[in-house]
Amino acid sequence: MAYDKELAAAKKAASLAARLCQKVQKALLESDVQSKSDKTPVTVADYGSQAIVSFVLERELSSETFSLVAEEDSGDLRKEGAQETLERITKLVNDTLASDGTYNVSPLSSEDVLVAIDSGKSEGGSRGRHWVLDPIDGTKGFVRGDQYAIALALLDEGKVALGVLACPNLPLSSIGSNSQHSSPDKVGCLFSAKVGAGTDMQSLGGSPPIKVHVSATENPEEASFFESFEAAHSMHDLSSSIAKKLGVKAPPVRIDSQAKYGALSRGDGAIYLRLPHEGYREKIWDHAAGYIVVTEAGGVVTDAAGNPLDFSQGKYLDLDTGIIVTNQKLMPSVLKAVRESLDEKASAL
Ligand SMILES: Nc1ncnc2c1ncn2[C@@H]1O[C@H](COP(=O)(O)O)[C@@H](OP(=O)(O)O)[C@H]1O
Ligand SMILES: [Mg+2]
Ligand SMILES: [Mg+2]
Ligand SMILES: [Mg+2]
Repeated sequence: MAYDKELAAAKKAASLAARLCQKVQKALLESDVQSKSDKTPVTVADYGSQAIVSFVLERELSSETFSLVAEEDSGDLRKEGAQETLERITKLVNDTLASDGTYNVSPLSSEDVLVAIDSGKSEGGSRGRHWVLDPIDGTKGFVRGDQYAIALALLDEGKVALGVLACPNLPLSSIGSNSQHSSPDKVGCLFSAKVGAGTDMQSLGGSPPIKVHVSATENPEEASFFESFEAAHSMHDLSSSIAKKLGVKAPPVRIDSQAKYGALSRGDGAIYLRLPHEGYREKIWDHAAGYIVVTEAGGVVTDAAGNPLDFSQGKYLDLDTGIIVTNQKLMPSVLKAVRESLDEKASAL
């Protein structure tokens, strides 16, 4: 079947990267958090995860030409004073590869790790195949000890062909506003989707995959509503006015990362709104994997004008205002509420 080999490689890459990230999150030290020039935090785990995914994909798919569009680059790690951090990353990468045991190679050098990170410098586009990676989506959640995801997708001729979301802290059971947690749940989910083949979920520990589907609810009153934990990433006042128009009863479930797409794909909630502040440009690695995980589970993802997302334009998504994720039944009313709220906000200015 088309993309079988690629999907297997992607699942392996994301699972191994998740193993590295879990180890770092457990032992998270203050010094592990660096600041990128754009002031977003980046940890040794972001770099280590990117190196692992790049290494595994190149190994597993050595016969294919390899293009990777990824969030991080080695610029800061090549600067003076970064030697110790780079050594920590190199050790993490080597320990993780050794724990897997399938790669019979001598340990990677620091230079090998830098090269692996930098193979993510592709610009993507509408021609050929490009892997798209967010090595840790939700770095702020990761640093807080909350949700994050390793998000990996493959674009083929500008369309998302497959995607994998590893969510190490996501419970295997529902996190919707209606769900009850009496005891600490089993955590660690791996979502995977291939075009035309549906969406699977399994535990990161390796349980057999099950097919998942978005919620079938037609009634927004009973829908759980997801949004970013970080208020700076989405206008919470706007989403609460939209939720009010729709009659959504439960308070929003605020979590970090594309774990929101994963949770929605299995019906934990039925609406995810992302309405960034003006001027913010969305990147493809923040949505490509989540997009196919939700659409293959029967959901719909559009921009705030109702247009489909276009992943073929390079690193950025060119879109109107924001992103709406929901099921087919609810989309018309959600879109209407979004348009009305946006219009009201504009006329109040
Ligand atoms: N001002 C802003 N508005 C919208 N998104 C932002 C933002 N600043 C950062 N982000 C993006 O939001 C992502 C996290 O999404 P969420 O809010 O759903 O957890 C970040 O991914 P990284 O953590 O990979 O950098 C980052 O790309
Ligand atoms: Mg980032
Ligand atoms: Mg991200
Ligand atoms: Mg990231």
